[in-house]
Amino acid sequence: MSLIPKHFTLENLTIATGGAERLRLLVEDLSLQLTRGRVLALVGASGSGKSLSCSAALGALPPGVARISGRISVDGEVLPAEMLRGRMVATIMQNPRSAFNPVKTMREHVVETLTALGRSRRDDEGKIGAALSEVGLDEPEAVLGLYPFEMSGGMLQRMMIAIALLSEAPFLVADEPTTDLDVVVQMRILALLEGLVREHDLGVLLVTHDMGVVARLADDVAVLDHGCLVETAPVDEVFQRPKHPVTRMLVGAHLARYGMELAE
Ligand SMILES: Nc1ncnc2c1ncn2[C@@H]1O[C@H](COP(=O)(O)OP(=O)(O)OP(=O)(O)O)[C@@H](O)[C@H]1O
Repeated sequence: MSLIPKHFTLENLTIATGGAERLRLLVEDLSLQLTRGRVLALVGASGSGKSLSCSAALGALPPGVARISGRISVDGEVLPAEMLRGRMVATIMQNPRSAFNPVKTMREHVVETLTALGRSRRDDEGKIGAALSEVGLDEPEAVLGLYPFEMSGGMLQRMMIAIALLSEAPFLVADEPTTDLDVVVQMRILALLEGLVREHDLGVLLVTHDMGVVARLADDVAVLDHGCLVETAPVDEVFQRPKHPVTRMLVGAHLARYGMELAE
């Protein structure tokens, strides 16, 4: 693998549940590539397999679900699951409140993450303050002493992003990162993510239901339907010439909100 990884690739990934007797394919033959500095939005109806694809990219599928084929590689080198989460791919999730342990301070969460990555807090002390400032959490020392219940949803999402930055992973999986936030905070978090992608040259897999978020952040779009990839295209093309019925439905519903129609 090159010193500065460029591409993170899922190839022919099939995820199933139910064991040999009652096998049910949940994601079928999915291939996606993340590129540093670009945002790939993964969209599709509820239950189409977006979150499972993210979990697979993080090497952490839920119990009862297994990857039955496919490979995950960085610049062509296949990586074991334990090399993915945190080291190669950081994550921010939908509900920031449920992502934090209610009886631990922010500092304890940071230390836990750094320890899991085999890093020493002493070496990283300066980086911790810098990461918090970078995500707009001023007075890092005070914030690090807070418990989750003392923070707003927006602050917790910023904290989750700061922890993702601290991991120094080149790729980021963001599963509905703004869904649980109010509209003003959503806009601020989107602006923050946009800046961080540029600043840190992150390759991002962004799961969202919101085509407004796609229009704002994504460079490319992948559309899932019942676990299958049905369309991949640059974002402009998806909005101007959506091909698959699911893509047309998603774009059409978005345009209808703004009183516009899909071109035939
Ligand atoms: N742990 C699990 N065991 C069995 N089936 C599961 C499990 N997790 C998810 N599934 C099934 O896999 C399919 C894809 O689920 P997934 O959560 O990836 O969809 P999604 O596109 O992220 O949906 P949403 O937009 O609602 O979050 C669904 O049919 C779901 O019921």
